[in-house]
Amino acid sequence: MTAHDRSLSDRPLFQVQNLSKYYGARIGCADVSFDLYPGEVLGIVGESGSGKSTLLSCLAGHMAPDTGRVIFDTALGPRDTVTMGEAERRRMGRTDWAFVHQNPRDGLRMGVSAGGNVGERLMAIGARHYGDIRDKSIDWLGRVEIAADRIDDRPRAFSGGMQQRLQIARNLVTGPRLVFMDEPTGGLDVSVQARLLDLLRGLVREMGLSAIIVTHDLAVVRLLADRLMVMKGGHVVEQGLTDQVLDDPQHAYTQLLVSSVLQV
Ligand SMILES: Nc1ncnc2c1ncn2[C@@H]1O[C@H](COP(=O)(O)OP(=O)(O)OP(=O)(O)O)[C@@H](O)[C@H]1O
Repeated sequence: MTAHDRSLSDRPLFQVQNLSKYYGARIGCADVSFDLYPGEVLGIVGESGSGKSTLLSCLAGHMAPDTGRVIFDTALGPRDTVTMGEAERRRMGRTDWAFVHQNPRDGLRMGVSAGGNVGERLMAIGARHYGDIRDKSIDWLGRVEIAADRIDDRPRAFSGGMQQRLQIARNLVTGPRLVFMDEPTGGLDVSVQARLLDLLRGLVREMGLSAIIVTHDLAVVRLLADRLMVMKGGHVVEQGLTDQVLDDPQHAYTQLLVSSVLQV
């Protein structure tokens, strides 16, 4: 679904209002506002130091913003995740939300088997039947193109691309409603990136996932994001539908970003 075919009855899954985070006098990100609707993918792009990681950390509840509201449409209705209790936020992090790190080592348990990495997420939300957990883990390994006979291998025996695919399986197996991704294809070879992007695009569409993806790679947002937010110096300088922003950038910085990529 895109912003175009959203029905009027839909309400935002995620609302961010006037969010700011400072490190002393230095701006991390300032006055960021946007709505994300069910099934929408938002890309956040900008040069190094523009505030993308700070913003993502505040959105995902890893860091407390100084000001602003981050409202998620929970099963009990919209709740401000900034002011909710730590226990409730953690529970949401295991159920409704998922976070895919740039470095798979930050999102996987390296000493636990591939099957264990996926299965323990199911156990964390109450699954108890060993056969079901194993079957579902094998199914998810297959969906991220990891052969079933690798189920007992530890992630350190996997290539970087396989580790990243395993991290994606671990995060999606519980059927989250919102996935945060921090440079999901960063640090991988170009050919591996392309394959991972294809896989991600398939999963996002098939599951109707809502996602917020931080990247400095415009190819990633072109392929995955319905909407795009461009950051510079901690501020959002432009946002809109991805194709519109990339094909007809209005802000001088976005024009530079797009033209510098085209020249490569
Ligand atoms: N822990 C910190 N302490 C002080 N300043 C910080 C800290 N983390 C980030 N900053 C500053 O906040 C601003 C935004 O940084 P941030 O890491 O969010 O940008 P980014 O767009 O994610 O960059 P990159 O693409 O390099 O990860 C920068 O000026 C940075 O120096």
